[in-house]
Amino acid sequence: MQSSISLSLSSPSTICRSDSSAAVSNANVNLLNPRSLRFCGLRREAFGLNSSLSTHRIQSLSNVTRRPCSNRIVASSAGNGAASKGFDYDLVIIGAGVGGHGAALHAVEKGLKTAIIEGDVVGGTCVNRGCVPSKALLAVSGRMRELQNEHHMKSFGLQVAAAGYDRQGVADHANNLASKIRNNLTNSMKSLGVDILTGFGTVLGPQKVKYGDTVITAKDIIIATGSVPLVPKGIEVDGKCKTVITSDHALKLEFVPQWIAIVGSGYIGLEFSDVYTALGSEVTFVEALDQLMPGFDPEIGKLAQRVLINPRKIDYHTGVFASKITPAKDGKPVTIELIDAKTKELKDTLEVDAALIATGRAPFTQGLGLENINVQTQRGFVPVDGRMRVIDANGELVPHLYCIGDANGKMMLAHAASAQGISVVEQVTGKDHVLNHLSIPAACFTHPEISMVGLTEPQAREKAEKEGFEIGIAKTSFKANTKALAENEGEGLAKLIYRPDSGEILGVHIFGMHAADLIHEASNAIALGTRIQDIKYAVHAHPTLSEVIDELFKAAKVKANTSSPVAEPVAA
Ligand SMILES: Cc1cc2nc3c(=O)[nH]c(=O)nc-3n(C[C@H](O)[C@H](O)[C@H](O)COP(=O)(O)OP(=O)(O)OC[C@H]3O[C@@H](n4cnc5c(N)ncnc54)[C@H](O)[C@@H]3O)c2cc1C
Ligand SMILES: NC(=O)c1ccc[n+]([C@@H]2O[C@H](COP(=O)([O-])OP(=O)(O)OC[C@H]3O[C@@H](n4cnc5c(N)ncnc54)[C@H](O)[C@@H]3O)[C@@H](O)[C@H]2O)c1
Repeated sequence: MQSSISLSLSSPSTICRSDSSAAVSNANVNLLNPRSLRFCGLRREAFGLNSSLSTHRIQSLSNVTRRPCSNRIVASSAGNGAASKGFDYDLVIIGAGVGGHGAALHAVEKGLKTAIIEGDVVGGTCVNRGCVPSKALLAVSGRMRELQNEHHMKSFGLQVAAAGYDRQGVADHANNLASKIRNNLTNSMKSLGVDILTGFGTVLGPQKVKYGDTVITAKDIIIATGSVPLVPKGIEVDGKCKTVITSDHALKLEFVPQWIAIVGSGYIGLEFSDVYTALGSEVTFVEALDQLMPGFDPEIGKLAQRVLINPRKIDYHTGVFASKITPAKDGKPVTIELIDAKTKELKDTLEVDAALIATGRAPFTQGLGLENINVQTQRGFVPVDGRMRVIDANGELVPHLYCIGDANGKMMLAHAASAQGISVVEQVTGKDHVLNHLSIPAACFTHPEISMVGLTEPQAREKAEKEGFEIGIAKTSFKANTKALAENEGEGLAKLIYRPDSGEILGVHIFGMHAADLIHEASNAIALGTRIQDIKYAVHAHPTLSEVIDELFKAAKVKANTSSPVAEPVAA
């Protein structure tokens, strides 16, 4: 039996995908979705894609369909038990991204007969066009940055000759990692007996799904169809010509522009600015809000700007929208019209070599058949309650239907998608479970990293005012940490926002070396309801970066009675 491992990067489906993205240059969000062309059966009409495809391209896409692609169970060798009476499966998941994968694995562990439907390649955005390849590029940029920093090297007594890089070698590293992780994901599902069904999934009615021409029934259904890059109106993407691109194109690192404008200074913009500047590009940020990195805690954002933006070859325009972007053509550069975010007056026109559009993500929910169950999306997102149960147009819960991950828009992070999937499986197997989204950490993998969990200071102040409590703030610097100083990485700050009356942790924000790894002590504490007066007695190894967090908890001034958290040692 052929497995979906065969859908490797060199498979025709991938060729189809990159071709298609070039074919939709005048598109809005719906039309921009290159996936619609990648799905077996070429259901592009379902997404309004038609005339922009050249005959040649349609022919080459048609070739792709020679690969049998629907009504086919790709990986069912192990089998995962019998389904509930009257159903083909206990659980069917539409979309094999990280959300679907997390749900599938947990479902099998719970003894559910499970199938997952995937219309493209296993792994979805995170593995193929997101977290995984971007972190591979960032691993390279981190090393380049270090090797290029003569002062840093000298401070260790090291001498290094001029650092350089081979663009294709860097691109291959990202590609190979995505391939490897995709195979791991596929194998993990196969070995547990999850049926991987290849085709485009549509909800036909309650407990009924279609993929390709096959209809299957399931006791419960999870929608996990993810998201695609959101390209605002007026911006023309020419991915193939490589001058106006999204992260989908940028991750392939087919070129390194001398000067690139990055529209949007959120996660994607910031991470790519780290990559591009390390590889020699100059970057201009265009940000609609009044400050860069508007999503972060303002104090952390300020420090991040001092370290990640100001000393690098980066300039920026804030408070402006990129209202029109025209790709480079006939020797003319990419032009970007900037309008004032408030007055909408034209403020400036930039001319650059390339532009990366990093203005957010749009849910991918077209063609799902939601109208068959009276569900209306909200800006494309599937409405759900706190338990990821889908809500219909009348505000009623749709029985046995859930939506997780980017498609519901609650928190567009890989681990959040997976955690939501696990939470749903807990519910369908009889255990009520509500995921606390305020305990889910997030990280931006720049050098150094930024991480956070819970509320920012302004959010905490707003909540405190509404609910009538005080907040406390504690901070520790990486400058006093032995391990950070040994690494010559003293630039960093950890900040704790808490309730002095109860010792509750409201938020933790870290900027500094390995911040992404350090955040978990705080996120686990929030998830488990651990109070500062308890966690501050936990012992940390010396010398480690974790001591920054230890100091942070110790610096908090909790009024609540200090409990004695450590159990009496048990005699050996
Ligand atoms: C550049 C970039 C970097 C990122 N880095 C990080 C990071 O470091 N950490 C992090 O936590 N998050 C990161 N993210 C976000 C993360 O990738 C997403 O939050 C995550 O992939 C969402 O998972 P999902 O399962 O909801 O959807 P997806 O991963 O998008 O998967 C959805 C799957 O469903 C399939 N599908 C869609 N419709 C159908 C249908 N009708 N029938 C069958 N199959 C269908 C798709 O082909 C796809 O495989 C990054 C995103 C980007 C773009
Ligand atoms: N490390 C990570 O966890 C990671 C990395 C990358 C992406 N992601 C996820 O992917 C999602 C998308 O990331 P993103 O960076 O594209 O979105 P984002 O929402 O983080 O940032 C988008 C930025 O673009 C700005 N903007 C929007 N339209 C604009 C316009 N026309 N002109 C100028 N500025 C404009 C917004 O003000 C905002 O600051 C995020 O939700 C994030 O969770 C996560």
